[in-house]
Amino acid sequence: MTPNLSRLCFIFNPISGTNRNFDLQGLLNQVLSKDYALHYEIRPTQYAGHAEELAREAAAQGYGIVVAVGGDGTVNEVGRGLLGTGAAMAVLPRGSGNGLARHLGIPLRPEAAVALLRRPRVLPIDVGRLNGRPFFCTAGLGFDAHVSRCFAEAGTRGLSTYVRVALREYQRYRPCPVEITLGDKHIQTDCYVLAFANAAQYGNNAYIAPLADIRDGLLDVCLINQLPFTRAIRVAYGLAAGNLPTSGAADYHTAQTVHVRAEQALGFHLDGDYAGDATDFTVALEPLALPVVVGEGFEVK
Ligand SMILES: Nc1ncnc2c1ncn2[C@@H]1O[C@H](COP(=O)(O)OP(=O)(O)OP(=O)(O)O)[C@@H](O)[C@H]1O
Repeated sequence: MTPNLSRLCFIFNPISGTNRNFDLQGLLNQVLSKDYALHYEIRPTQYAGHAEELAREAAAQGYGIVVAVGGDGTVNEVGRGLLGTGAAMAVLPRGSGNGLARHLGIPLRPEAAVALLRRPRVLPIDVGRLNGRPFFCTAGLGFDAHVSRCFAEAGTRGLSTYVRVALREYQRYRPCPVEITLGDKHIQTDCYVLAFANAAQYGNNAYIAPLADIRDGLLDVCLINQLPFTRAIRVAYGLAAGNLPTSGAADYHTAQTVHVRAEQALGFHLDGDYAGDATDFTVALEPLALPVVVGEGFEVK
């Protein structure tokens, strides 16, 4: 079925973000109802993983744009469901980090994000896979995955919980020896954090790979082997300032495919959500595999 860009399906994760009184129907009526050519529908998720099923179903029903209403976890599920269908993903950002939305230049103000959908600009982006499992923004091994796991168990969400959990776990976490293969390069090192960036940031404008181009067919790989306190300060500053690559606190590589073998099982995350533990990892990119709606200011490099 040809994707019809005037048929919009909003997949709404009611637990994302902190505003429980969000009136999505009211917002859509206000911003879209005068565009008589548009047909839109809201489908709320009922459980974790449901957004993937709903997105796939919407694409099969001829919705040309499927909108992830939530944070990067919801974006990951909707994106997964749309792979190979031809339908485009849009984002109405409602998470605490909104890494992909920020990278794509989607406004964080809900009215402005919805208004983009009246005349959508659609471009394909690369899709990452870690051991076959898709990610759209970032994936990673080590401390950031460990923190994602503790965050998921913390009972509350939001940036303050994230910072509290990260500071607590920093006291305890120890790096793991790994062997990394990037093309014909072999690196034996410790891994405190090994991040695979398709987009430039984790979310919240924390730039793990500020030079990442989401359409270049390459992963930006960031390695932090050890994180003593003074380096942690430089990393935190580099993430916020967007100059981590020139700070000397992390090493950077680009690659289409990366293999990692860890001495012991390491946690990994996909788009910020803890996704399991493993000792062997293959991370690869599928170039331009998912059409997405981008913001007006998004620059094609
Ligand atoms: N109805 C639901 N009930 C429980 N969990 C859900 C439901 N719908 C989706 N989820 C899960 O909620 C998780 C969090 O969603 P999401 O990441 O979009 O929001 P967030 O955590 O507020 O945002 P951010 O990742 O930016 O902090 C997702 O991993 C998803 O699987």
